[in-house]
Amino acid sequence: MINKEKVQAFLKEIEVDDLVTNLQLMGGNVLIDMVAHSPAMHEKKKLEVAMKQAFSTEFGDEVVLKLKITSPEPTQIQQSQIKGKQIPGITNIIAIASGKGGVGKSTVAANLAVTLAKMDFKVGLLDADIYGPSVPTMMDTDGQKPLSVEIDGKTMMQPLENYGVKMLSIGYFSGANQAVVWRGPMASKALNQLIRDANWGELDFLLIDLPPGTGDIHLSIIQEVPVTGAVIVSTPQHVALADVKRGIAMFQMESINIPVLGLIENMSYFSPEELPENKYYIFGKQGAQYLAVDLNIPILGEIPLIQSIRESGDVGRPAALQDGSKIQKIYVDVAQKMIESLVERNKNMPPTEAVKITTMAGCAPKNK
Ligand SMILES: Nc1ncnc2c1ncn2[C@@H]1O[C@H](COP(=O)(O)OP(=O)(O)OP(=O)(O)O)[C@@H](O)[C@H]1O
Repeated sequence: MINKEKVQAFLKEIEVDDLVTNLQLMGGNVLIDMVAHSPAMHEKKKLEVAMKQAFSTEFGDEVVLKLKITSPEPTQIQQSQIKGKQIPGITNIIAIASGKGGVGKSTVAANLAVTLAKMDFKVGLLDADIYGPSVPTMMDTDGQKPLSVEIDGKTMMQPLENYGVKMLSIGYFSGANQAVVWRGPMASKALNQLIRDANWGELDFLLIDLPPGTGDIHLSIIQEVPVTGAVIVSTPQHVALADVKRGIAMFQMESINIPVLGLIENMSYFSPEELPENKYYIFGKQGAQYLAVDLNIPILGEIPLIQSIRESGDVGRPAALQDGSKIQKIYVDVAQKMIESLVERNKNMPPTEAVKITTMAGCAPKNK
């Protein structure tokens, strides 16, 4: 039998309890008043759809949900607009984005993270790909759960750590199995918690593996997190390039204005294991690189399509960890170019903590 406690517990489980201002039960009717995260019409609509879906999945026909969703007060909006507010200890936040799914964005993020860690930077990796979190698998932390720690009287999440990289992913939490529709409106709130309520400690770089595409979720994430710069991943293929343009335009929107540090062309050519010098341009030659020149964006490197990259991703040990390998060398070059681009970007900024990395740019990886 439905009762108020059950509904309250469910609201907590789906992490909307703090949006609820009033909850009443009348027979089978559940009356809920809520405040949306943003006054935008589509945000309210999304919240409504997600709530209805969640309630019907949980309680079936047992209840009739009567929702009233209002806009936040201006003061509440200001509190959630925290763009630019530095996160103590985190020097550079880099968003890894792609215009399109499946281009290898998560693979690039994982390899870049381990490469930077080998170069002796302090690195964090946040898997914000709510549609298909892959960091747990790619970094061999599947099934693990971040612990809670008490820091200055506040309970915080302790990121997991592997290969010298600290990481958090929605995939580590049980809510990850909730319906995808549900995750949309909650995404930026949940991710904000993963960034701000976690004990990251001192980080030179926090890489954020964004979901593929350029939707509302991206906008809310990048508006709420003080991103230093974005790195775009694309294949050389024509269809992917149109999406890349959209992705870049998103970061360059006036209200967003996040510098694009450069473009990484993934799956640039295929090289068979037994003939590593042979290059087959199966997705077209240098398509992403021409686009980067056109758009006046630095090219950070081209990464071949190699079987061992896929295999090492699947077994949770990024290929760039293979000492002395071609792929490791490529990733070191990419990391150095990204740092150069970041240094260039920081020159145009007021002196901040971010400038510190100029002293470390170009250093070689260590054998760990
Ligand atoms: N350079 C590469 N060589 C071989 N396989 C690759 C390469 N880059 C990525 N892959 C493989 O392609 C698949 C998709 O990669 P990945 O999951 O990183 O893409 P994504 O862009 O993050 O996808 P999503 O749309 O899920 O976010 C994975 O199986 C990965 O191992």
